[in-house]
Amino acid sequence: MQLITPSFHHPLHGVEQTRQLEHALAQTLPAHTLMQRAGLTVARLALAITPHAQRIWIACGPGNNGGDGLEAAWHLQQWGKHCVVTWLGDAGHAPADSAAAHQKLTEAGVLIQTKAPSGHFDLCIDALLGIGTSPREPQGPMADWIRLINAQGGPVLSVDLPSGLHADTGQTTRLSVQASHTLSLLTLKPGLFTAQGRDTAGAIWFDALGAETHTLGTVKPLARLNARPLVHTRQHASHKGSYGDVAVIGGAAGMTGAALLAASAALHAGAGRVFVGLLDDDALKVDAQQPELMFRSFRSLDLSSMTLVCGCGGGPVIQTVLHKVLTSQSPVVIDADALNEIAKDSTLQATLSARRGQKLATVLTPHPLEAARLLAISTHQIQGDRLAAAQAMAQRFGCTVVLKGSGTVIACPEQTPVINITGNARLASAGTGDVLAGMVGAQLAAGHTAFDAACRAVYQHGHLADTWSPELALTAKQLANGGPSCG
Ligand SMILES: NC(=O)C1=CN([C@@H]2O[C@H](COP(=O)(O)OP(=O)(O)OC[C@H]3O[C@@H](n4cnc5c(N)ncnc54)[C@H](O)[C@@H]3O)[C@@H](O)[C@H]2O)[C@H](O)CC1
Ligand SMILES: [K+]
Repeated sequence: MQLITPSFHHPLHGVEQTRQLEHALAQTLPAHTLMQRAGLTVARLALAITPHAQRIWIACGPGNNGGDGLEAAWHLQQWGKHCVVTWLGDAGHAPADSAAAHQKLTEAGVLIQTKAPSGHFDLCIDALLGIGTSPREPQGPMADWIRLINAQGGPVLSVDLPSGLHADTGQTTRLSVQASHTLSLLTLKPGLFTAQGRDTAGAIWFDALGAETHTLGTVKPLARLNARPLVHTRQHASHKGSYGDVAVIGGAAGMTGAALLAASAALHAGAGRVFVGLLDDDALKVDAQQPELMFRSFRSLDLSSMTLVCGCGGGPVIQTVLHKVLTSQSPVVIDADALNEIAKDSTLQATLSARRGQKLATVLTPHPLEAARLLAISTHQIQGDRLAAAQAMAQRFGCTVVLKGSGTVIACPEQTPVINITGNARLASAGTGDVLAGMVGAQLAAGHTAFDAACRAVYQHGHLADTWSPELALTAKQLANGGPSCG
């Protein structure tokens, strides 16, 4: 069993792949073994997170998730805990593993109730729904028990998934369990890490139930977790040209700040030189706070020799430069207003897609609303399946897509998509998206592929927010500068 941190590219398997693996593994083991292992590991984690808990409610659903709960109750009871077990199943119709667990618990003399319990519990174990959850809203006792678990206010350990959370998409039913800990079994599910998943699951733990890494590797995952990138030590004999040039193109009248944030971020993320091509002719010629930035008119920029970050604070006028940007042979990051203009213009969309045939690095960085415009669907549909939406955009435009939001998804044709778990809601403020675009630009300029550049920058952007001092406000400017300590 392990606590999940963003340190390893863990594979993430959806419902279908998890069932395939479960089936393959169960065939190599005596009957009920997997559920017995599941119950034991749940009981062990319960003990680890609440060592002094005496009164434990184990709320069990009608399927095998409930069976895991019954198995866990058996161990906790053996270890001297006062277990209150409630079950929504029916011994005559329960799945075989659950029926066996029910029988074992009954034989051990544990009362299995069908009514909601009363009183306070030191720990609730949520074994109501796992990967078999359907999108229908829980009703009757299931709904009552979910409300009661959430009202306890103490630790809640969810078995496999918080009940009501969809394993593949991270969508929840309106009523779902709010866990403080979730122990994912056999596989890690993508829904734990994106959309509602991160807010619902609490700390995420994983137990492979004895499946070897190579067994998990036999079924292609739906996604992987983003992991801390390797940082290369700079060679002594390097110079600014070794780290590439970035040009930020944006900053229409009244929106200079967005372009400056992206430029500043590119600079602090290690680009060799950073140019700013502002679209406002009356704009700054120098930024006295950041004299490293070089201001040029868009027309005078040599687009062929630098990485282009296009769209930050671009306004509708960005449309006038997009053809030139998209037909350049340089790596390109497309953000904000540039994405909105492309969404409106099928000719620009074709120009964007043509870059793939020329093997040119292109990264799109939409938030869900921009993504919805690009795919001409609703934001609700984008958020309903973020992995699928990011992949659809990547496929449609032939490039790397960074779909921002909780559990940012990075997708690219022919690559397993990646979900990032660094970052937090402190990033939900103006300008942080511009900073990310600049950071991706710096990684591209350093020579990384579009996909790697996106993964590295997204990780680092979130990591900065995670390590931010709690006493300090997180502003986009400081984020661009690399953190509070960097001024
Ligand atoms: N995958 C594994 O290797 C292992 C999984 N285990 C556990 O088993 C569950 C999956 O069990 P399954 O029986 O397939 O599904 P569930 O228990 O999650 O739910 C099915 C059950 O619930 C009813 N139901 C579904 N949605 C709703 C709803 N919205 N409202 C009310 N009721 C609903 C449905 O009708 C069924 O009756 C997995 O997650 C693991 O916890 C193994 O024990 C170990 C190996
Ligand atoms: K559960």
